[in-house]
Amino acid sequence: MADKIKDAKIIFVVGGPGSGKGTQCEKVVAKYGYTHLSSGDLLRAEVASGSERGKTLQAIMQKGELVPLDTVLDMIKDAMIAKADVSKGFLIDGYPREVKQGEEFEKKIGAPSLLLYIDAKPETMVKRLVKRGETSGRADDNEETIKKRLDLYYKATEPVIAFYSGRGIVRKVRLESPLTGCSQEIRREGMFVMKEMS
Ligand SMILES: Nc1nc2c(ncn2[C@@H]2O[C@H](COP(=O)(O)OP(=O)(O)OP(=O)(O)O)[C@@H](O)[C@H]2O)c(=O)[nH]1
Ligand SMILES: Nc1ccn([C@@H]2O[C@H](COP(=O)(O)OP(=O)(O)O)[C@@H](O)[C@H]2O)c(=O)n1
Ligand SMILES: [Mg+2]
Repeated sequence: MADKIKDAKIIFVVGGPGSGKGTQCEKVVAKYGYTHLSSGDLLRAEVASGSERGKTLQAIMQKGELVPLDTVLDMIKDAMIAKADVSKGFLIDGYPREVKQGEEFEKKIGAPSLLLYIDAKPETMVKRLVKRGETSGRADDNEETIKKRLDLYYKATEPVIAFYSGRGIVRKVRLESPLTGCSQEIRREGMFVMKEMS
């Protein structure tokens, strides 16, 4: 089974909470036919299933902490295997959250060919998440948990970017502009992504 994804093309999508990872991934999917797997969405699906495991996960996510590495990795791997036959490649959104998660992914699945780093100012992220919280129903879109998620992002996830920068596979996308006003930078990144994905 795992053989099916041995040579899969993998792109990690990393950025702070509310930076726009999900939004950008949808655009890439629409344009290039990649499969988008959001680790947060996979976890929320487990919570929604009402399983015992889901209850444990919910408690951790509500506090803005990281769930155990093996749990997320197994979910991503299963989702990749399920889509292997119809995917040109995978956008893994919200993973790795810490360098160790990246190392384990590479041991169990494979190495990424690109890391898209969605950069946004903390005040932009907070503003978007507070607004999203009005309608998202997400237990972690409240001011207290947003702050914890941001702190953890700077402490644990930013080092991931430095780690992969050393390999020359990081591409930074800056997203302070409105969704409609596609900036020069995004267009440049888009072209790179197109090259990488063709
Ligand atoms: N103005 C503006 N809003 C955006 C942009 N990208 C995303 N948003 C909004 O910001 C919020 C967060 O976007 P998501 O794509 O859900 O961000 P994310 O990084 O996946 O967030 P998490 O799921 O919390 O990790 C949503 O309400 C989006 O509608 C953008 O480029 N400009
Ligand atoms: N690789 C991951 C991804 C998400 N999570 C958990 O899921 C929550 C939501 O993740 P997400 O990617 O949907 O949202 P953001 O925290 O990026 O806004 C995180 O705050 C973590 O509690 C995790 O523990 N490990
Ligand atoms: Mg998301």
